[in-house]
Amino acid sequence: MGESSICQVRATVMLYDDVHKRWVPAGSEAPSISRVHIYHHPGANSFRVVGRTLQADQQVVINCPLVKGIKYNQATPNFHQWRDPKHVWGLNFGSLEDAALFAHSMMHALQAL
Ligand SMILES: CC(=O)N[C@@H](Cc1ccccc1Cl)C(=O)N1CCC[C@]12C=C[C@@H]1CC[C@@H](C(=O)N3CC[C@@H]4C=C[C@H]5CC[C@H](C(=O)O)N5C(=O)[C@H]43)N1C2=O
Repeated sequence: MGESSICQVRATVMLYDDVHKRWVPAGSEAPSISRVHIYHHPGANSFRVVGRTLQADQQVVINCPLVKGIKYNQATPNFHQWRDPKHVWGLNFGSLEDAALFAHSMMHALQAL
């Protein structure tokens, strides 16, 4: 039994550049919409956020394990963010519905950990 997707949304994945104090698109230079999943591994009861660009190259732009205690901040209705040990991640959702769906699944995952 591997991992299964508990949600998939469209979002531009951003990273905060602490040096220049600005958000930059994760992966390539140009901001691009990605398909972002939350995957659940039932055996390990682990979750991770994985995003790939929609273009042909399917570049992985985020692969972030979720750990207990992460604070998920819904900064605006369609820009949510969280910290991991090395990065501050931001998701600029393609729609408010996607934002709400992702937040719901994220909160479920964080409660299940
Ligand atoms: C204490 C802390 O880390 N606080 C974090 C937010 C947060 C709170 C709680 C849990 C996790 C997180 Cl990441 C925080 O405030 N951060 C993380 C790095 C950048 C930022 C620190 C300062 C700035 C002030 C404005 C805000 C921010 O960056 N925002 C607010 C929402 C807005 C939405 C979209 C992005 C995209 C482009 C635009 C911009 O940067 O011009 N922008 C922003 O300006 C975003 N900021 C932040 O989100």
